[in-house]
Amino acid sequence: MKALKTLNPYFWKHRVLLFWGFLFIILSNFFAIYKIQYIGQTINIIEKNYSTLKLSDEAGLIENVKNNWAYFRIIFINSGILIVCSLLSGFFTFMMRQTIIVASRRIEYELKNKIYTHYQELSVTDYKKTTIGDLMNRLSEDVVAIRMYLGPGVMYVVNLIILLIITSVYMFMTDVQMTLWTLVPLPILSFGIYKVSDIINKKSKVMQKSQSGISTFVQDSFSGIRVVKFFSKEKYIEKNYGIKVKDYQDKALDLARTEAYFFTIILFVVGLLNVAILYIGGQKYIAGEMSVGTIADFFMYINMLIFPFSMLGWVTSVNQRAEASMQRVNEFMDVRSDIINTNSETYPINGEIEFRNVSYTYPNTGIKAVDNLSFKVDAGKSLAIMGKTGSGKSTIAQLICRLIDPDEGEILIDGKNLKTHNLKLYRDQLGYTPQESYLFSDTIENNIGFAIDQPNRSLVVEMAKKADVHKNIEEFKEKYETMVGERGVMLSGGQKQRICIARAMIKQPNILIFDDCLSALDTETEENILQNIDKDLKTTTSIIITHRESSAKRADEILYLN
Ligand SMILES: Nc1ncnc2c1ncn2[C@@H]1O[C@H](COP(=O)(O)OP(=O)(O)OP(=O)(O)O)[C@@H](O)[C@H]1O
Repeated sequence: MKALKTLNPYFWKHRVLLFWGFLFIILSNFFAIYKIQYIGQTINIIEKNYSTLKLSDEAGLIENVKNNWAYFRIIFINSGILIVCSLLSGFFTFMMRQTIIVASRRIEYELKNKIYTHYQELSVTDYKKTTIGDLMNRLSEDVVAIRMYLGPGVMYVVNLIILLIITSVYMFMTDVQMTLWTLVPLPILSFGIYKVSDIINKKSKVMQKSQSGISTFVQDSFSGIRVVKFFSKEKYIEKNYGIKVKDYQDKALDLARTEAYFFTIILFVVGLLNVAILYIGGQKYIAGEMSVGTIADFFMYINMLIFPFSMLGWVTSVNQRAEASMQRVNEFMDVRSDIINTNSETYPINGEIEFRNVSYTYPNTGIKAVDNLSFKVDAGKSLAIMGKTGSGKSTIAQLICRLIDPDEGEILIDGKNLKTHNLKLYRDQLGYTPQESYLFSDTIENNIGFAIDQPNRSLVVEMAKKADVHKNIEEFKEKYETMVGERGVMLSGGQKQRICIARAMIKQPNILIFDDCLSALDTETEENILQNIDKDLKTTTSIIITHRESSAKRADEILYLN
């Protein structure tokens, strides 16, 4: 349980809530157990009274009952105690959940935020080391597994310990031999439940994997629905879907079969214990060593212990899962981003860019995308980068944005190594339109305004006009409020590219990078955009990555890559 120690500071932070929770556990158990002795006592009184009444004649019996006020009084008081104790026990159980489970939910919230903040700090290269599914799992499944340890895990263990202590005291005070006989099988019950829970956990994981396989398949086939229809592959997709669903059904049934053992084991042990109490208690009753009430007490004590002991087995398996999940989360939290900002000063960025013998090799593939490259662009000037596919153009754009750092050589911005610049300040001055246009599932207005903190409609419209997409947007029914992406309108490649250009332009940056973002446009539209932003380009350092001679020619200089 080494990894779970990471959670100690969280426990400490919520210590007040947890303290109350533990106190409520003690109180709820105390009242639940305290009442039991009154049940036994009441049974004994009833039994005694009944046996004395049996001796009287028929007429005297009614008279006897009528006059037996002491008998009724005690039954009445005991019933009152039972009701009050049950209410108090229920109330404190409610409070126990309100404190411990609430604390666990709060810790879950803090943990999720911490993991998410860490995601944001990672560099692009760090993201490449893992899959999106894996990242999502850490935020969802792993955190849920950890919460199960924080909430129910802790609650049931503390509950059992306290219950066991209080119950054992009462049981030992009542009858030592019977206590030993009834308590011994309970750890065996825990072990049985632990084994079954462990198998259930493993099978659930297999089932979840099969389920996420279906989700990925469905998502993939719907995203590529045009391709599916074009190639008339509906039947093929349907068949593969059927195979996946059948696999899921088999796994789900397998899990259901194992889950059935859970309560079977509990009921079997309950049955065994009841027989033991009945046998030993019966013998003692015959020998006159034990009353009927005491036997009834034992039935209740044992029934109270069954559930927490079963939960102990379940909790052990839950904690093992939480430990594995915590390990995965910790491994991820230990990853330190290689892009670190060490500067917090505020100063102007003019936009002079210089590459000095820069090389970059992608660590995951070992491909040397940039090899000993040197060039310089003065502030306010433009550079077009051309070259065959895979020659490293986009890599240069990423290097300028400091999404990745060079392995060799240095990048100077205004004569100062990019690594020593204030990254936040630098990126605020940067307008970047990536090769792959990515839009969020949001309105067109929000997508364009995304780059700045307080966008307003007139600025958004101005940028859309510059990017030559305003007319298209006006044609949509909801204009700038039109949703794009999965649940919105499907935009053409060229429309997407132009919205991305507007998004980059809205920052009114000092350095502008267009990574092949005019490729989906016809030459007329391309020309329009370049003319619209001509004034901006005069004061902005611009890097235009392109395959078109016509675009490149507008730049002050052209860099050809092999
Ligand atoms: N994330 C990555 N991980 C590993 N290798 C990469 C990665 N991105 C690019 N590469 C490799 O680096 C080389 C340069 O890629 P880059 O995208 O910079 O080329 P490009 O000149 O922009 O190509 P294109 O004109 O086709 O867009 C290619 O061989 C590519 O396979």
